[in-house]
Amino acid sequence: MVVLVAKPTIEQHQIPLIKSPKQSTFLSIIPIIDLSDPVSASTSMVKACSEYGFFKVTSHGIPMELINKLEAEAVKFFSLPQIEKERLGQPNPFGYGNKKIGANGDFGWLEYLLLDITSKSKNKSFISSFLSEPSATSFCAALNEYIAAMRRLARQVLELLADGLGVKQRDIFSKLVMNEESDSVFRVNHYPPYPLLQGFNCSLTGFGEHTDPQVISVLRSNNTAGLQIALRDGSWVSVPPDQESFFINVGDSLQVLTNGRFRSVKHRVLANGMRSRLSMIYFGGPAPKQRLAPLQQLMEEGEQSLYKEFTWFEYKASAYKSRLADNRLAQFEKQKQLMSDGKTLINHQ
Ligand SMILES: C=C1C[C@]23C[C@@]1(O)CC[C@H]2[C@@]12CC[C@H](O)[C@@](C)(C(=O)O1)[C@H]2[C@@H]3C(=O)O
Ligand SMILES: O=C(O)CCC(=O)C(=O)O
Ligand SMILES: [Fe+2]
Repeated sequence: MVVLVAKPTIEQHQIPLIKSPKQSTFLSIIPIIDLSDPVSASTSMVKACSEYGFFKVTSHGIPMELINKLEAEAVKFFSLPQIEKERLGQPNPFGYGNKKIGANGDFGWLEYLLLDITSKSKNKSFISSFLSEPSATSFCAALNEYIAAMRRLARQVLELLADGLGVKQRDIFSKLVMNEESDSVFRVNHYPPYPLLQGFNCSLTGFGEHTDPQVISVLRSNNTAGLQIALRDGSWVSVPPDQESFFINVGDSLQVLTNGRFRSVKHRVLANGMRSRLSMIYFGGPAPKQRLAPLQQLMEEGEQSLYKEFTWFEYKASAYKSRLADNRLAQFEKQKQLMSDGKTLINHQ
């Protein structure tokens, strides 16, 4: 007897399926940095940023209550009827998005809120467009408190990184994201369950592979697995979820500032189908006019910059024209030139 099993039809959403990770990919090689011991933290962080561009921080001092408050507000928002959320329009890039990531043809099994956090009043008016009082005020309060905590954590991590690199000026990195004009973004991702996938040994792409363009990203998720990082050899490693800790990603800008010493980590999220995943990410970016170039203090004698000079404004403009998986830094690398067919790389060295 032939049993026909209907294949889940996700082609309609244009979301790629990926083979589910084996349990062995969960073997944890993810560096864990305990912030209660700053001396050892600074050294291990530098090592983690060089090897992986990724690590987990514990003993961060951020109360669970604050985290849970924002998570509860986000859950409430995502539980609104779809029609109400769709009424908010398409993200441009900020706003509410459903499956469509960016403007260049990327899709994932998620819905999200993407917020420009340079202005509190802009956020308040956006939030008030979908929540009435007192819910809007309560959402904004939780959001502002959480973002303030993320800024402090990003600052602490960036200062420890400067210490670890032996740079006297502790705020060399942190001042870029603490600057009043710093172009930082906040994102809440909700990956709904997709139970039809059960028994197929495959996962839906939640958020396709990419690097983050900014300086640093601080990520927190609920206890559902899904996040993976790529190692230097291209293999994927699953990050065991930990709702009490934060995960730090090195972004493209920090890779440039360190002349490639720190690695902007390629990562992705698989939606495992059974449990919903909620993540909240703070992306600390520089001011638009900030020049991005390797910091002199970090250059060894005779060391050449690997990158052409550009500002964050220029980088961001080009990044937002790219597809998620593109290597956005390639066109800013020195001695490499894209041929007109866009495929071949010539190295003049
Ligand atoms: C496909 C895209 C989405 C993205 C802008 C881009 O054109 C390429 C970078 C993407 C990314 C990845 C990290 C962050 O989630 C994000 C907000 C960012 O700054 O760069 C997203 C952008 C987005 O979702 O609009
Ligand atoms: O949702 C996550 O855990 C990560 C998502 C991500 O990488 C991003 O939003 O840039
Ligand atoms: Fe990311």
